[in-house]
Amino acid sequence: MNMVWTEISCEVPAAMVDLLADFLVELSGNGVSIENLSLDTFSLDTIEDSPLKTVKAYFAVDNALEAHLDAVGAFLSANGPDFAGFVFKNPAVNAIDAEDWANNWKKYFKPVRIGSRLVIKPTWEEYSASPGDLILKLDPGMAFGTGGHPTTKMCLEALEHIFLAEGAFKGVAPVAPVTVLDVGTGSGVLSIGAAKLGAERITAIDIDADAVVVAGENVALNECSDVVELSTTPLQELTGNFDLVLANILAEELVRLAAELAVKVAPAGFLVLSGILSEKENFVLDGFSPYGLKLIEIRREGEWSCISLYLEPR
Ligand SMILES: C[S@@+](CC[C@H](N)C(=O)[O-])C[C@H]1O[C@@H](n2cnc3c(N)ncnc32)[C@H](O)[C@@H]1O
Repeated sequence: MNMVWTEISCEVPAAMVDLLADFLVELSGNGVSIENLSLDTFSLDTIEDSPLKTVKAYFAVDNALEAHLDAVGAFLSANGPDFAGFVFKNPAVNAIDAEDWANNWKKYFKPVRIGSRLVIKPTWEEYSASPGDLILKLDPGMAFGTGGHPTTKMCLEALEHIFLAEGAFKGVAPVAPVTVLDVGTGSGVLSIGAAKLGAERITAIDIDADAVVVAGENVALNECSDVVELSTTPLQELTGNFDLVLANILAEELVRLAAELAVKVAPAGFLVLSGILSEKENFVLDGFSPYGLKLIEIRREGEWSCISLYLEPR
């Protein structure tokens, strides 16, 4: 599995670089990179001596990430004013998958079969489909969701079971979902999977506008634009309920959004929660326990868990 990383970058006066770099090395346990601010900002004659530098540090995406980001912000606020030319800017956050993502990730992204019928095919790879295959063409760009990550893969497997009413879901889901809500769509992979499996109306949201653009391209590539509606609309602003709600975001965020997610599940509907480190399973189950959903399955792969809940019809 590729480790998922986030790059946190800060712009600071050159004189502050050492102090900040030491702090970031200590906090992240990894090295940092130091660059002159981009050519967009400074003319060529001044780039050598650019008064501002960008310091980039790399953090594993885990439950500590938000606290790390807060700590970097607090460090900048506390120390920045001691340096001439410092202007507080929130650190920029960029998702990267594997340390060498920028150059190498495409060579690790090959067609992958998930469950019995879904196959994720990178746009640049050839694949000859077998009868019954449902092909998801994908170019995730910098958005999360190649399908190879266990959190995505387990969601797709759960989706397949729900739509095809196999295994644990047999008898629970006599009717396949028609409407789907995909919270944190990333590359759009889960929405496209749901569309291929037969969903008729899919609402896909992400807080990251860039992800929504990438997802839109992938949705178009898979000819499901008439089925998938993408936006950055916050979950709280969506109305109505859905036969299936999918959310592959981290445990803390799932629990923070528990009430909003639960209320979006229609009677006889499913809620599939992923992005959960296995040690956080109970934390998530407890967070959702007030909402009357029944636990029907927990999938586990590596350090990750994917929880499927069901709302009994009234
Ligand atoms: C781990 S990725 C999942 C991508 C894709 N759904 C998959 O399963 O591979 C999580 C995505 O959720 C988005 N996200 C995080 N918190 C969110 C929230 N509260 N509302 C909507 N999107 C959110 C992130 O921007 C990111 O694109």
